Amino acid sequence: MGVIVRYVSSRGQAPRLGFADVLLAGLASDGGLYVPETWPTISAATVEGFAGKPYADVAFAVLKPFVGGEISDADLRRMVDEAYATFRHPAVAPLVQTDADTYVLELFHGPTLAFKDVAMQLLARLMDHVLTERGQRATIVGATSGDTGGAAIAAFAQSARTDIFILFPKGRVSPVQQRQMTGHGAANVHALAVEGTFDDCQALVKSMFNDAAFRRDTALSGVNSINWARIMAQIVYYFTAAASLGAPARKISFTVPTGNFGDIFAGYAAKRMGLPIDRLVIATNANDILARTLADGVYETLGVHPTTSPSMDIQVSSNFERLLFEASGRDAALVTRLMQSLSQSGRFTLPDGVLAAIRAEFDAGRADEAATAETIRTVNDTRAYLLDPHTAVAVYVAGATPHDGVMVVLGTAHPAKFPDAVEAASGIRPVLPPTHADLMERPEVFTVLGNDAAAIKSFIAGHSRAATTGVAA
Ligand SMILES: Cc1ncc(COP(=O)(O)O)c(C=O)c1O
Ligand SMILES: N[C@@H](CCOP(=O)(O)O)C(=O)O
Repeated sequence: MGVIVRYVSSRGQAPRLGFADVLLAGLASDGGLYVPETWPTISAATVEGFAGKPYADVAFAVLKPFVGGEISDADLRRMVDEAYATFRHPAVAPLVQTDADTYVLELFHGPTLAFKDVAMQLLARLMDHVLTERGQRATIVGATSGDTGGAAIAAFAQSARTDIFILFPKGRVSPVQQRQMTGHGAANVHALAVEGTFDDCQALVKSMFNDAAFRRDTALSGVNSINWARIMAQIVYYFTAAASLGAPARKISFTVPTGNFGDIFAGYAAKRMGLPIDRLVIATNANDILARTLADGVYETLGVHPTTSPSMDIQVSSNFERLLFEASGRDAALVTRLMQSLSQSGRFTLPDGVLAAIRAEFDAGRADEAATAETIRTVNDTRAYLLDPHTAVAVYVAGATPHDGVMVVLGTAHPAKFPDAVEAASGIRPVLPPTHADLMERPEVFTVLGNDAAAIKSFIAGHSRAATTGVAA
């Protein structure tokens, strides 16, 4: 099965682990995030050969070096094939041209109409495979600002080995997003509406991982992009998009609607693997902590503003830690200091060298609510193409960022997930695909809990079968 790939934590104090352990661990035991010890590379000739290949073929080729030594080629191939057979579009992630040099990479043809399905459909299969081989169960937790939760529930509701608990900010997700989480009805699914923001939900999840006894007793595992396997699966579409637009011969940049920095970090990873990406452009909504950080080098949380792109209403952007690790030359001590400063004072200042290394690869921009709505309206008027508000943020920022060559904007959600905002901007109410026809009529099941770590842990411990029956099944 090849050489075993090892992963290291961005804080340098957790054990090096192989792929299967990293998959189940989620967060590293020192609070850091795992990245591969060395970046595997893919040659220019191989990238060229990806053009025109089925998505699953490229996925298998890109993912194999990350799971090497632990999952057989036949098993990986089967899981990849099954995961991408759940997508409604034969190309899985098709490109649509919206301007002379701009394309939208549509990542929303999966079961829950957002890019999260691309990784989550594979992640659930990988986890079930590893848990079955080990004869174990796991308790899955996740924090969501709207899309991760629905995608995780759809992917894990078929799982015989897991119970899944999704924390979402009460009243701050769209009605379609909420129904995708609360209308499922599977016995192993628990949707928890938390009185707080997404950042509160994410902090609660991290505190569960940092409680060693709780983590052990519940066999805790995570599905947010703190889990390396999420990022890994998202690397693939940078390769498919670039190859089909003429890479490596043609200059290609990507603009990514950004919240937790997972999706754009996957682009950075693709570049580290040899994909010749020119610029990576971070697009934020009014919650613009990353745009501010690139401008002045100060990462400072200022409180969350609700917007029409709610999935990006995030201040503490988890995966930025992975970038800090890379941009600092893997200085785990520095990353640990910066993260301590963030949790103590809500801010840190980037050393000059780290800021310069980030600016060498990334640009950043912000779209406010008016610019987002105007972009939805204009693109619909000129191209008869309806953008969802998250993608619209990125289309606006892409247009405002000078670049050479082709710009690919990641289209992260179907417009019908956010019908009110899209209708207000364009006058057109987008309709859900037939697969979702009865979504808004399904009975809702969810539990409301306060922003209280002890109460949430107690709920999870009381409802998880890994916790009540022991981890071995
Ligand atoms: C529709 C949509 N777009 C963009 C984002 C931001 O992606 P990331 O958190 O990976 O930066 C999210 C949430 O993650 C999302 O759900
Ligand atoms: N926007 C996300 C927030 C969680 O991001 P993740 O990629 O770390 O899971 C969401 O929709 O839930």
